[in-house]
Amino acid sequence: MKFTKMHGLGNDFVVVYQKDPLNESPRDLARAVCDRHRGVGADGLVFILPSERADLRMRIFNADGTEAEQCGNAVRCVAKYYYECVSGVKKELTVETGAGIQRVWLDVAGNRVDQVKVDMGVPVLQGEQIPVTIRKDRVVEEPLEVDGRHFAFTAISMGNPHVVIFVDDVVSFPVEAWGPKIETHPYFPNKTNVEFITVRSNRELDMRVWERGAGQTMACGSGACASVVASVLTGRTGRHVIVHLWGGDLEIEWSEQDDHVYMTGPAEVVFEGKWLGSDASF
Ligand SMILES: N[C@H](CCC[C@H](N)C(=O)O)C(=O)O
Repeated sequence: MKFTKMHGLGNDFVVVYQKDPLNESPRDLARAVCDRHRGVGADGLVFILPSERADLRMRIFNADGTEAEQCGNAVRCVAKYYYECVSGVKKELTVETGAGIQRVWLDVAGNRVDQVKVDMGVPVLQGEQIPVTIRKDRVVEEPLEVDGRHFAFTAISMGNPHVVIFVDDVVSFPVEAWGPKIETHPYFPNKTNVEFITVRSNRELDMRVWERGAGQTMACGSGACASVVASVLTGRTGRHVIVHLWGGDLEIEWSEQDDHVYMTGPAEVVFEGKWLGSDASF
């Protein structure tokens, strides 16, 4: 199985392009490929597949083998791959994901894609199960008790689940200690991604993330989107924010006009390879 190793701000993926739909679950393959000691090493295994509804289809499997509805950093990577290695023509693409069809705009210099802008869709405020298009001036954060410690959180779905928690200092916050406890808390039946945020200004957030099915990653695109939505809903920032992640910066805008969240950031190719593992029946 040929693959291309890519990343978005250090959130890294093994990307596989194939012309046929998947005919079996790549759960075990994802675990093997993503293993950082016995495999290639990655946060996820991503397939670029044919689509009847968009230019291409993306399926993303976390390092633990679970499939996620969407992945912002991976969408930027697959769009870059598709332009540079498949199509080479269209600088605006549509990508079918488990969270719906996402529009993507490519910033191309020469024949290389630099920055990628993605329409990440309309956020949904969880807990109350209402679309945030029903105007809410301000949202009260919900309480969550975890091993005797109390957190205040805002739950936002970007197609995949996110819990956003504001803390005084993300640099020193013990993400590895509390991330997995919140990810698997019974309050979240499908588990959840967990974003820890410190507000730097009305236009800047600092973010660390514990991802569902992957652990602490260097960046989470859908998590950055959810964090900006939570920051707006709790009156902490405006709608156009630079999110400073461990691996770099993402530009996020939650549009007043259409309620969609737009994310702009880089995507990189690192190397190409061939997976020789026994379960490489793809
Ligand atoms: N772990 C996530 C999928 C990857 C999302 C993240 N890497 C991004 O860039 O959006 C989940 O299970 O929902």
